[in-house]
Amino acid sequence: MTTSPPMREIPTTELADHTSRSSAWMLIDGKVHDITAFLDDHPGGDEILLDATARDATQEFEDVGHSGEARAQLAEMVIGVARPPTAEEAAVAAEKAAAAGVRMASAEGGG
Ligand code: HEM
Repeated sequence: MTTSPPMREIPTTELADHTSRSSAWMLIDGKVHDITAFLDDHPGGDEILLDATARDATQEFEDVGHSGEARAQLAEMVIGVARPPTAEEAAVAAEKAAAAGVRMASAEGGG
């Protein structure tokens, strides 16, 4: 019998920190995948992948009708299972988003 190490539980709020070429995570089927190294190899292009980070991309992945090979590739990129954030994690994420909003507003000369 084989044993695999328990998968890391990743709060969904962490997805927001991994939406760029330097670190891209994708949530599909309740699992979080590190797709950073795969961006350049995706037959459908990298933009479509980056656009689908930070949210549940299950439906988009299924809608394309990806092959078994695509699914096998996906399985190799799993880094953990998604879980809802704790109240504290949600509060920290909300604060960060608000701060980013303020920065954006001042960059636009508004506020
Ligand atoms: C990490 C997740 C993904 C993997 C491993 C993956 C893998 C692949 C592979 C291997 C193909 C070639 C056709 C096939 O074998 O099915 C493909 C095609 C494609 N994928 Fe993905 N894909 C992923 C996520 C996505 C997502 C989230 C979208 C859309 C939002 C997407 C859109 C497409 C499109 C539009 C094509 C067709 C490209 C063409 O034939 O012109 N893929 N993908």
